[in-house]
Amino acid sequence: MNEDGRPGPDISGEAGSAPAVRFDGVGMRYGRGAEVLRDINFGLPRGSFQFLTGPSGAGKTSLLKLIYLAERPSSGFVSLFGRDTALLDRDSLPDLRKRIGVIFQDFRLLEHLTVFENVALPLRVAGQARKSYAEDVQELLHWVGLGERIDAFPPTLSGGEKQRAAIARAVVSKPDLLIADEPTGNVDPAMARRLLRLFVELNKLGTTVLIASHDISLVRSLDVPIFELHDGMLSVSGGTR
Ligand SMILES: Nc1ncnc2c1ncn2[C@@H]1O[C@H](COP(=O)(O)OP(=O)(O)OP(=O)(O)O)[C@@H](O)[C@H]1O
Repeated sequence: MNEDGRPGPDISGEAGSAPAVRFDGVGMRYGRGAEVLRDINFGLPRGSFQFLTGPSGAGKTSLLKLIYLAERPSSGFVSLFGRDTALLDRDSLPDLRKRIGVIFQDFRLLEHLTVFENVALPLRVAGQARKSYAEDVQELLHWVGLGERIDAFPPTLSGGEKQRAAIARAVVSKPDLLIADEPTGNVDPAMARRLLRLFVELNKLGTTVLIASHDISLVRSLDVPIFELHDGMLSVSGGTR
């Protein structure tokens, strides 16, 4: 810790060895409500893979929101890639966000874009030309079982199809960090295993992965750390990888 209580030593800029995510004494509340997260401390080493579990209302989505910068802690410090998020200026936020792939519980697909266009959006926004990614996007869509739905619009998709499109969009740019909120909640067990393989493959390429899930058989299917939330408090178990 520094004199002002901020975590040291990697807060000032990108540091190669700093964890992808670090929470130091993090508390969070919505408005003036009670704390939904209390004194959370953990680090996600770069290239690591872990699950986040816990009963409904325990605070999983809230914790993920702090990582993808949709919320701010009410106490403590959240660092991403060695940078204290409270000290980030507005100009550096978009670049940081681009490094994080997020699979939202409610998908957040753009309804006026086709499945292909939704999934390709992060690449388009990054300035890539369509011909450089069209084949990869189609291959990914086939992989997640959406090969027949490439030109469909989200309102015509089933819940599971929307979820798979959201997953494809989150992984397409091979982000440094992948945050997934119940990514297999709407698919059958065989597809859940297939999607988990996709996350494992991405992790092998260097992406740090954190998956929130209620699905105990999924969570226990890999020998990786399991972060468990209960009433806003975190404990960690398992994992030798
Ligand atoms: N926008 C919000 N405003 C006020 N309270 C909220 C808000 N979002 C969540 N909460 C509260 O924060 C607590 C944690 O909710 P959170 O969604 O993080 O839990 P969760 O573990 O993700 O639950 P689930 O598994 O049901 O998705 C709950 O008591 C919830 O009611």
